[in-house]
Amino acid sequence: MRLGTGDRLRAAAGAFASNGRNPNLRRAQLGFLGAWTAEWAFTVALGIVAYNAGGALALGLVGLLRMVPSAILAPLLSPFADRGRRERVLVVVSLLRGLATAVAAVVVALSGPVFVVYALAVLSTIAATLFRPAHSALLPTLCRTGHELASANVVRGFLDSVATLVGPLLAAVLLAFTDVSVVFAVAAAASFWAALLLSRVRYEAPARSAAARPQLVREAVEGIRAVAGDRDLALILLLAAAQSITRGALTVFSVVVAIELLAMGEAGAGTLMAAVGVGAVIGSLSASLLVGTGRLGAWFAVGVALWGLPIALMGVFPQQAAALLLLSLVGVGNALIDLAGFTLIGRLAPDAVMARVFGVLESLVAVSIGVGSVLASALIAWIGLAPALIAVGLLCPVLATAAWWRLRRLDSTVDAIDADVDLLQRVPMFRPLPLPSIEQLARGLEPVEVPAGRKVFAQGDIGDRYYVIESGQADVVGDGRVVARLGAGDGFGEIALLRRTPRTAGVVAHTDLILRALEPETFGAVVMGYAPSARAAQDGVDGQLGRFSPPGVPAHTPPDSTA
Ligand SMILES: Nc1ncnc2c1ncn2[C@@H]1O[C@@H]2COP(=O)(O)O[C@H]2[C@H]1O
Repeated sequence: MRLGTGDRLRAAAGAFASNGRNPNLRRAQLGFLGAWTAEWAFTVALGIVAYNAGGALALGLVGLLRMVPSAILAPLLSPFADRGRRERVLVVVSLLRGLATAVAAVVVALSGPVFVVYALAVLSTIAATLFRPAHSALLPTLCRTGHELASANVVRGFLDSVATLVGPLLAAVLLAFTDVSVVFAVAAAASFWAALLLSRVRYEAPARSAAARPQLVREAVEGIRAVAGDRDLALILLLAAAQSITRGALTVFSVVVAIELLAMGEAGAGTLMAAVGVGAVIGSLSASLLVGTGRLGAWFAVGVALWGLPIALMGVFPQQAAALLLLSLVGVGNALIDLAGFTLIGRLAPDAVMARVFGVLESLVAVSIGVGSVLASALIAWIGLAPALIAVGLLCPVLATAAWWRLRRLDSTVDAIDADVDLLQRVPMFRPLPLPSIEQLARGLEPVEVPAGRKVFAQGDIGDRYYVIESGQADVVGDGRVVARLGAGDGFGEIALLRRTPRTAGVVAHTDLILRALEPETFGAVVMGYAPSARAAQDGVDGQLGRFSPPGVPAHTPPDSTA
């Protein structure tokens, strides 16, 4: 379906409105804004402390000190966020960061030892490492449809860009009037605010197993296996790594290009990176126009290509205006990746390992950024600046082109799952399910065709599947009479599975039927594993048995049958 511009704008506004209306998404998103504004303000303040204590060298070392724990600990700690409730991990993380930052404020205010501030920074970074993976894995649980998840990622991408601009700006304003300790104090307050908001996220979580004894390494390996075992997920992470290598390289390029190629002076490096920031804000607003199009794989490829192509072109056209324009395109690419990448991973990774998969991504990104900056320095020394820009800049577009067809195929898979999710959502007991659970059902659907007049099953048969009607009509026949006629979007066959009785009625095709069938294990685990859908299922069964129940089947659900 093609959308007109007016429809697109309405859909884009709808993305923000729907996040605002859903109280859980609103809290989760504002929590992200608080945490990320705190992170940026903290980074600026820490940079100043380090620079004052030991110059550029200390600045670099502190950067490294913060990057290394992220790379190592993200996959190792993310299993925590796959157990139990993910928002609790976010609350603990935000409290820890708030506390570490508040103590740093006091230490700086009292002119305490600088290494204590560094230690607090490392502690805070270790906690922060868990924030994005846990948040990325929380969002799908708060959504009901793929469209809602895409909207949530658009909004989060936008808030991410806003925090990247507002955090440092806030720090700059505070520094102009007060001192570093106040910046730390404000960053601490933003972290505590995030903790407060996230502690108020309330929803019924799908059942997740919590191992009696934590086995972090083994659980972390399961996250890596989930990526390695799914070629689409692996491809997306590989492209994200390429983008991060380019991002790392850009931190070096921005300085050298500003000073040597464009003669903009040291401040020029800031101006160039600000162009990326402006592009990212504009890009994330425009990305909201894409929410309804369902071509996330294609947009992901475009986003990845846009991360590199403008950098290569900067090597060909070394002019200031061109560079600013080109770098703003990099920001647009970044917004596309935020929308498409996070949504696709959220839809491909199984819920049970979702935070760990995002943890693997976090670590890959951290390592790749490091590799990228070293690579850029080495290439500049080896082949010169312009050729280095072209070489690094071509990495992303070349990989994105190579991946194009596979990503397009992924789009048709996601489209098919969307259609199945739509069908399943017409059945009342599936309606409350969060996106990852209903997708699990959608993936288990098998097509079954029954010609008009033929039985799907007979009364008294053993129940072996649950069915949803995709098209056609069916009669429910109990003790020889038609007790109900079902049509597209209706489901049947749940009573035998949920009550463990023989089929309470027969079902006959009134017209040619196209059905989608579910195995009892998948059906039972998903529907009964989530309290609101289990309740809806029991209510539905009670209602049907109230209208017709064969002898020997109690008309009401025994109170302990959901246990
Ligand atoms: N009164 C009714 N109205 C609609 N559907 C029914 C009614 N009674 C039974 N069914 C459906 O017919 C199915 C027959 O197999 P089950 O008993 O497994 O599950 C039953 C319900 O899904």
